[in-house]
Amino acid sequence: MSTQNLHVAVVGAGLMGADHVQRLARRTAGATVSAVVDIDQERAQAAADMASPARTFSSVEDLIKAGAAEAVVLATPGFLHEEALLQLIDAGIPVMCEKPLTPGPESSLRVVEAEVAAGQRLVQVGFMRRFDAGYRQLKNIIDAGTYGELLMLHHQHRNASVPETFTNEMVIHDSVVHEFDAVRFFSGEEISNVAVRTGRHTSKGTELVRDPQLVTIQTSSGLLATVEIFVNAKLGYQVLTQAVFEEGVVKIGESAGPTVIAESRTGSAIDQTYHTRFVEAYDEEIQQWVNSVATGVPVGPSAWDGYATAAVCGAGVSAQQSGEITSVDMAHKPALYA
Ligand SMILES: NC(=O)c1ccc[n+]([C@@H]2O[C@H](COP(=O)([O-])OP(=O)(O)OC[C@H]3O[C@@H](n4cnc5c(N)ncnc54)[C@H](O)[C@@H]3O)[C@@H](O)[C@H]2O)c1
Ligand SMILES: O[C@H]1[C@H](O)[C@@H](O)[C@H](O)[C@@H](O)[C@H]1O
Repeated sequence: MSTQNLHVAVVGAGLMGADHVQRLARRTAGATVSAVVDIDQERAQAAADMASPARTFSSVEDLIKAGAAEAVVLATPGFLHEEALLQLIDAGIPVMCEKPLTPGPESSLRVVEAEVAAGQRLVQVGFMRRFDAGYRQLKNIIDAGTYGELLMLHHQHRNASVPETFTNEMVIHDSVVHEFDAVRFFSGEEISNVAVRTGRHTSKGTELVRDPQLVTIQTSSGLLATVEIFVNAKLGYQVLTQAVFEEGVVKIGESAGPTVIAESRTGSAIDQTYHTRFVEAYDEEIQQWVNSVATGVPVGPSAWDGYATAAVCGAGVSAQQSGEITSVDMAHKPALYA
């Protein structure tokens, strides 16, 4: 494998995939987009044109047969990830898989088992918040014990809107999956139980979602975290975290650019999408992944992290339906992820 110019194929050229094509082509050192795969060939071609002279394919199988990629960024919808991941692991090709690893614990465990059978870590999961500067600063403060022990985490996760096809289950495995990973990242612990409550809801939302929802999470040592998830919040895109310590409170995510005092107002802009809110985090995620493929030393969230969050999502969807505090069933962690 060339260490200077990794040939990367992007599979799925939709919103996120097209973004990754541009990122790899224009802002990532040591990588070239060698191919774009999409069942929609026009989309594949449009994305490939941004990275000319990338080839196009309509399936992962054809991509592998043509030997057209040394590594893959997988950005198809989550329910399609398992099949592609199993093919790529079988071919020994490293993958940066957009979250979720898969939408359910059973399918995610099959991916983990395939990687364990292959005997090497090939999959990184796209939990880009781990690469966000604010997340990293808070993690350092927690680990250093600067303000004493971490007692509680409060998250607010607001999307301007979601498509009409977005379901209540997707609120958990597409959106809150980020906070499940964040709580594991900040605490260094697995999540033991989860509960979901709904109350007064917006009349401005989409048909299939009861919005907003309040998710409570508890880790193995008892740390509690709350998540307000509001996917049709209209105001824009906000991801905020407040960490409560024995001797202080730390907030991250609140500033989006300069504070302007003018025209009888003071304030700052609100990001409208994750594309801008997390642009530096995505850039860092992809750059570190490319570097790690070259060195052979994985650095980002693993398939185990993808599985562990999927297990919490499974409990979260049950909790959404039952209204009960629901325990998380988790498989034994293989030594590959020690
Ligand atoms: N990390 C983040 O913040 C973030 C943000 C948005 C989306 N995502 C994730 O990225 C992934 C893609 O989301 P999106 O919003 O870009 O979706 P999208 O629907 O915009 O794009 C998906 C693309 O996959 C293509 N596709 C469908 N079936 C295919 C197949 N069998 N083979 C090849 N291509 C196929 C579609 O034609 C489409 O172009 C999802 O897993 C999603 O959860 C992550
Ligand atoms: O797929 C998106 C993406 O993961 C965003 O980061 C998250 O904020 C959205 O809620 C989700 O729908």
